[in-house]
Amino acid sequence: MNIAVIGTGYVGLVTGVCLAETGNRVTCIDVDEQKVLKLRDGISPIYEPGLESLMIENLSRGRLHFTCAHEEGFREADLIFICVGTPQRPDGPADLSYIEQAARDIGRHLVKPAVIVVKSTVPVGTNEHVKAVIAANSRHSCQVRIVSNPEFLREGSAVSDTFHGDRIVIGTEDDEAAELMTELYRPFGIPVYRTDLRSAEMIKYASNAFLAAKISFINEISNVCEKLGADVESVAYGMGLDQRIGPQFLKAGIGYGGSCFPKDTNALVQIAGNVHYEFKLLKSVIEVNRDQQTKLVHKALERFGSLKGLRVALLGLAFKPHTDDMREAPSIAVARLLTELGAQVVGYDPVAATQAARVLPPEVVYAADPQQALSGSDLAMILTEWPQIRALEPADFRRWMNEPVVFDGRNCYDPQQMKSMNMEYHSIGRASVLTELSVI
Ligand SMILES: NC(=O)c1ccc[n+]([C@@H]2O[C@H](COP(=O)([O-])OP(=O)(O)OC[C@H]3O[C@@H](n4cnc5c(N)ncnc54)[C@H](O)[C@@H]3O)[C@@H](O)[C@H]2O)c1
Ligand SMILES: O=c1ccn([C@@H]2O[C@H](COP(=O)(O)OP(=O)(O)O[C@H]3O[C@H](CO)[C@@H](O)[C@H](O)[C@H]3O)[C@@H](O)[C@H]2O)c(=O)[nH]1
Repeated sequence: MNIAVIGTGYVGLVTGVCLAETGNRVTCIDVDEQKVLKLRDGISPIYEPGLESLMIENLSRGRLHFTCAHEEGFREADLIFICVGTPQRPDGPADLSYIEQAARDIGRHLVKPAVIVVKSTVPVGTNEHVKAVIAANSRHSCQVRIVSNPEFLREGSAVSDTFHGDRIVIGTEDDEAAELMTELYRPFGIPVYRTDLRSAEMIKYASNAFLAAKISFINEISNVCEKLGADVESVAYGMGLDQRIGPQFLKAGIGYGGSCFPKDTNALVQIAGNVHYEFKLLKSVIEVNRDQQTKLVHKALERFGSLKGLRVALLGLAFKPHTDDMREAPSIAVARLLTELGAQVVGYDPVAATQAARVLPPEVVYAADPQQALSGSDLAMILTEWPQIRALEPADFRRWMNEPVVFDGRNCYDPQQMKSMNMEYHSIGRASVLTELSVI
């Protein structure tokens, strides 16, 4: 099939590349000229395992093209994917200005009938609005069918998630469009679930809100565990054995960040509020997460009394491993608070340091490796569980730091092992006296 993809961010680029890989002819369109030039040269503007090599392969096969010209992308397109951003507006709801613009672009430049597929995460009712905006701006009155096809990929494993996802959701009232989508996704071998437009839009928000709720729930449990001497890792494991609960998204830590959970939970509170429904549970999920992000700083304050003049090593800055995305990373709140409290902050991240320097306070300095970050530090905070950080031996902290005081926001170490090595180790909700986790 001939496909156009509007937006070459995490979702657009991964979608475009993967659809080219399954044999389609794909043209990716972006308004950012610099990005398009890089992409044409086979350089991925984002760090995403496996993406760049797949992109280069499909560029050289001639199945993948990049352009800034919408009309060029739409000329032959059977399907047009909208993958532009829907960031959070300062007052909470999703900013739909990029969606509106993409719809106007389609209206102005479409010269043949096409199926419009909205992959961006959008509030319920937006797909219908997109169709109306296209029609209002249409120069050639082409027939347009509309499909909501929410995206469920995770950053850091986006390519693998696209090929091995749990489900593909298609929301449309149009049978022909549904058939075309089913055909397009057949090579992926992933179950396709068809529903109506509005339900598909809601599935995306409900899924992200539910996963965020699981995280805030286990973080609340970890806070109670700390007070009672129970071990949250053991509790999460025991809970996860119940198939109705499942083991995933029960990892206690310093809360969720990223480009999706924070904005989508806020947007859903707003979407419900617009129809006069107060989503109390979700409001609490958001509040718990906000408090959890700076939990390590409060633990350190309790331990040291004051952090003024202390050198703090932040290990891991991206919101999760295997990405350089800094959007809503907990490291932002942590670094801001530490700087306000007069600490000297030194950050290390295997790939996100350049992005981090754009959003962290200007006082933060950056280390090339964990040793440089830890050398001469008074305390360390583990914020992202990168393999390079997990690989540090307890003895490394002892060797390089002034005093080995470690605040672990991702529970990377065994508290007993740390204790046996005379390390001062503060975890999230782990008990200091533990029996090994095991199913007997
Ligand atoms: N990032 C993720 O992991 C993820 C996963 C699932 C769903 N989503 C959703 O997918 C959507 C896109 O997210 P993202 O992270 O890929 O966004 P992004 O901000 O990384 O990329 C958006 C791209 O669209 C381009 N763009 C904007 N308006 C345009 C226009 N009119 N024509 C052409 N290009 C245009 C921008 O220049 C940018 O390159 C959002 O709604 C998001 O919530 C994101
Ligand atoms: O048990 C867990 C799992 C995750 N996290 C944190 O939650 C955040 C989000 O992680 P993850 O979901 O793996 O990454 P995202 O790339 O943000 O993916 C989410 O957001 C995407 C955008 O909507 C969706 O497509 C995905 O399905 C959804 O998992 C990160 O800060 C993680 O550290 C935890 O604290 N504990």
